[in-house]
Amino acid sequence: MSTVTIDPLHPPRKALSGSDTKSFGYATIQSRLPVIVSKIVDDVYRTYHNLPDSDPLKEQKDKEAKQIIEAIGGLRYELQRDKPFRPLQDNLPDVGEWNQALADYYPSSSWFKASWLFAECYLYRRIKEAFALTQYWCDYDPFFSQKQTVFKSSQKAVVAIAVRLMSPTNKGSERDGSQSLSSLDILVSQAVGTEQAFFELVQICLWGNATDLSLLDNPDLAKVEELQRRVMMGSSPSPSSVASSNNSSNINLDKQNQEQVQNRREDDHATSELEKHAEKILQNDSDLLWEKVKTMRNGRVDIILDNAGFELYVDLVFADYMIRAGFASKVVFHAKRIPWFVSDVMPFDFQWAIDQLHKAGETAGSSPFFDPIDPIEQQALKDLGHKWQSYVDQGVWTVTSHDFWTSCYPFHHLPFLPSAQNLFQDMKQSDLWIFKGDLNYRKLVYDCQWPTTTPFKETIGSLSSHEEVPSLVTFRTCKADVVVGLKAGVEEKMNNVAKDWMVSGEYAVISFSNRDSKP
Ligand SMILES: O=P(O)(O)OC[C@H]1O[C@](O)(CO)[C@@H](O)[C@@H]1O
Repeated sequence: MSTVTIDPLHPPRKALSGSDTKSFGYATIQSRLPVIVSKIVDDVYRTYHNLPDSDPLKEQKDKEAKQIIEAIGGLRYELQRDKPFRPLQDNLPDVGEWNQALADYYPSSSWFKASWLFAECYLYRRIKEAFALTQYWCDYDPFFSQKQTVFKSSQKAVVAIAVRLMSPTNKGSERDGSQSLSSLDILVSQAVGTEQAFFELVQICLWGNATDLSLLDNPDLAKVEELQRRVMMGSSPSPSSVASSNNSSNINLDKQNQEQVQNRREDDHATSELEKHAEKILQNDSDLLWEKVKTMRNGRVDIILDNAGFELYVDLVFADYMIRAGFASKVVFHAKRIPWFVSDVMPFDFQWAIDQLHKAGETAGSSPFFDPIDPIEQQALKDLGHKWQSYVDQGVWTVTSHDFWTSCYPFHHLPFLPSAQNLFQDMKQSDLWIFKGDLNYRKLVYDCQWPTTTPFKETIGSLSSHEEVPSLVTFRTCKADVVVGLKAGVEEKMNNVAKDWMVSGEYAVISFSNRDSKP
């Protein structure tokens, strides 16, 4: 195995950095990160003010909350005045590696001088330090309330997808007591349907990334709903594309015909929206991905997650499809060990999301989280929640977290970094790695100034050549000024279409690196 010098200071091309005042990194460090940090102060302040007087530890918690607020305020001051980085002072397991990287690569650097990637990762690790230095707030997620808000505002899309996936369109006959099959089950049982479902679910999974909090400075819930309406328009085929193949159940035919007409109308609209959406995918390797996936049987898929809430929900929809279609019999979800980039998934968020689906089904009329929904919608959410919980209980789905994902290191180093060896030894058993979102993309391509026409496989370094790295794909909506794999002329064309095409989240890439099937 070749050894690679581990040096985030010298990426293959000039690193993106806040030192370039025209860069998105500069704009992010200058104006967006201080807002994100300030909202943490607000959240902690609100939380400790709401602590009940009956809490026997209220005094200690109040004292520590003030300590956190002071530390976060100091962090914002350092950020805004480009103060030098300082070593971390907590005692988390990764503190040694972080401080070694600081000493080795950025001994006298600062927020606007270091690489954007290092500065931004260091910021979130410093946020964690402020909580880790306390006794009663050490496991507190200052972003959880925002994650909940955006997920709650996603209700329409969450429910619509559940109903379309789970609506029993083929009642088993009472006599043989067969279970009703959900439309997704029926869909994946038909080869064509599987391919059709694959391409549509890939798009749902891709666009679910558009609604992340680090981009939405103030989660404008109307904007979240609009973004998700677009995702919905790429939703999986409605029951009508399946119902027509079913024996008619005892539903009133008129009602069924009306539904089919309505679904077909929605389908046509969805298809045209889907086509419109597809044009916004500037590099689309989903065909190549399908060539790989369709050969998989009972394989293992690793999904390196991005945002909680709606994006996680559509990741689970995609993972469910991979299981039902028989392509995979195991999915490993990689979450973050600490609060990260505002809305990234932690293990708690993963189980919490599945639990909300149960609750929607268990509480008649309304659920503690979602607004009141009708019995059909409740049943669809409940069925989905039960199905997903059964995957977790059976070990078909496992969620894990490793410090590597919240380190400063780009992913080229995954096979070589000593502290990531246990992670890599496990992940190399996978048949397909799926990286979700913008930050994972930036770490895949080393967050540096590649020409946009550079082939994706060239930009991921060892991950496209290392013999033990499987095929991988990235589903990414563009939110940073590094994009690779584009055909000649696309960048120039996009510069005339929308000046902010690289960072708006409006455009996306699906980039695939195929590896020969493993021996
Ligand atoms: O949640 P995602 O898709 O990884 O997006 C996070 C991205 O948002 C930003 O914070 C701002 O674009 C980037 O720094 C980061 O890569």
